[in-house]
Amino acid sequence: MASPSLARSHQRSDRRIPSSTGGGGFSSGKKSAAARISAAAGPRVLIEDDDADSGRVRVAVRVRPRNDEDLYYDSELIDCLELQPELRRLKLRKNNWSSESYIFDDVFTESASQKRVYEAVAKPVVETVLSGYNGTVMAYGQTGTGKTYTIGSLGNDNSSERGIMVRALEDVLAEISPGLDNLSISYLQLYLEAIQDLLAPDKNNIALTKDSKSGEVCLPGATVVEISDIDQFLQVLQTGERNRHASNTKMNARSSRSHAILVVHIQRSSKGKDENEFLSVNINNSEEFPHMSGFFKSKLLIIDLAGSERIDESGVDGHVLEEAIFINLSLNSLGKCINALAENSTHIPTRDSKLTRLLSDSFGGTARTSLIITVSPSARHYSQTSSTIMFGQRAMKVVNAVKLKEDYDSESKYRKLECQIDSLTSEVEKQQKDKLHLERRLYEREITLAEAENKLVEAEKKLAVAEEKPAATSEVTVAFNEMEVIDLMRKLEEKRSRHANMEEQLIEFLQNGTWKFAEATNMINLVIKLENHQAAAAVANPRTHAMVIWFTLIPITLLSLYFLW
Ligand SMILES: Nc1ncnc2c1ncn2[C@@H]1O[C@H](COP(=O)(O)OP(=O)(O)OP(=O)(O)O)[C@@H](O)[C@H]1O
Repeated sequence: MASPSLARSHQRSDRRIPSSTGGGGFSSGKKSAAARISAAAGPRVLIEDDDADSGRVRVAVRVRPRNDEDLYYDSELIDCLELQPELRRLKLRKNNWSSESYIFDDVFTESASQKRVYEAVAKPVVETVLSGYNGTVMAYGQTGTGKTYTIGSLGNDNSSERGIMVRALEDVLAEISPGLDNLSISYLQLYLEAIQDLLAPDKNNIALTKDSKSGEVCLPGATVVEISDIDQFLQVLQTGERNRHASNTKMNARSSRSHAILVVHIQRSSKGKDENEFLSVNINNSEEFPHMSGFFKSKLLIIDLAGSERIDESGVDGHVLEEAIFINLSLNSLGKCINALAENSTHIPTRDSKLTRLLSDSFGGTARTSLIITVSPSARHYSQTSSTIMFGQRAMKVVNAVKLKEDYDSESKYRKLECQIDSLTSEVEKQQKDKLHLERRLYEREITLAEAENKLVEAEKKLAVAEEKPAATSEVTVAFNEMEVIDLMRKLEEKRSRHANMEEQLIEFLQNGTWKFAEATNMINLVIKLENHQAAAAVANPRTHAMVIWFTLIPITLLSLYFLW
């Protein structure tokens, strides 16, 4: 039961609020700031709750309703308890002039419902167990004060009577994903210092071992039953209840003679997340979500302790007396461990009993623990009620080093990591291919750009040259003119053949002595046109000019000859 957080637990202050009337009670430890405020400020009590989320053991107190005996024997006595649930305060009255006040995490009156008790005491633990932590919910108190009612009531006739075990399983079943997650239970009793299997009574001395790696307490021989719905769980629980040792004592018609231990095993995978999403969460946030990197297992212990009893009061003898002695011994050793933890002792006597070995993770270990202490309102039981309250007060000082349980299914985690590596490798290869392709395209673009730049430079040079030289001498103009010249030459050739015809006609005319004036007019117009072309060609190209002159001379010469002749 050595706790890494013992230093913190040692610094915790006593939650006892000194009564204005003085008195003794649990006197070790320092007064808290809250206690000082409450003493000075009258009825308003500030509850020290700075460590609400720490690993401190949470303790609630519940008062059982008066039973027939209480009403019969105590009719003349005033109650020994005064409850102020809104202040989470309980006053223990020793007599008319002396009382002591104690602060708890919750104070439940006789009328508190099972639902309310579950929600305040057990539900927060169940929720943390579903998130991957180990948790313990336990009831401690005098015999006949309502531990079994609070923890183990099946509520067969009235579901509102269901106790913490059934409600916790209802919540777990509602939260887990069938097929993906796994829920199983073991149900045992610690009877006369032997651990017996309530689901297989033949197994009557189950070994209690400790995992060498995690330090976690294990019961490897216990029957494990998979649970799929609440009706099945109720049946299993009923089977277990039938096998539990109970006796009729003066204090309780059906007094539990053993500590009952329900072990709820939860195995969850990635909280029902989509696999890919889960992997990415795992890659990116492995520190933030360590419990999400595979399957995780967590464990919830729900314990209904046998009741502490004064042998003289319970009036037991024979075998039942022997049972009572064993019960008291184990509860005493639990009390000693709690005291040692609360006082930051270097030695925690865990090995004194099987109960303290079994609870070594719940007090001073890594589990989140919630304790409900049950008390009787009757003044006849003042001394037992007082000792129960002291036990609860000391337990409140114990701070566990609550730790996320990372009991992964290593094989599945390994497979998932391999998948991640494969997927990352193929992603890297794809990115390398894409990179090569992009580099090639970039290279081609660079070449094209260089070529375009060269062309542009040349074009700019040509433009500069063209701007400097006259248009007629520029190459572009020359090319244009050459085409024009060819066209003109073709036209001149046509004219030449027509002139040849004309020559023939002229000769014929001259020979025939016939003068055709119209033909002559045509001839003159043609000469004028040719002269115009000659002028244009002369401007365009000297070569053209020469040719034009040459072809012009023929008709002019012919005309001249004609007129001269
Ligand atoms: N809060 C309650 N409301 C109604 N009935 C209660 C309540 N607490 C206890 N009882 C009744 O008181 C009787 C004794 O309760 P129970 O058997 O749960 O006590 P116990 O602490 O488990 O005793 P033991 O240690 O001897 O087993 C039962 O009949 C139970 O139904």
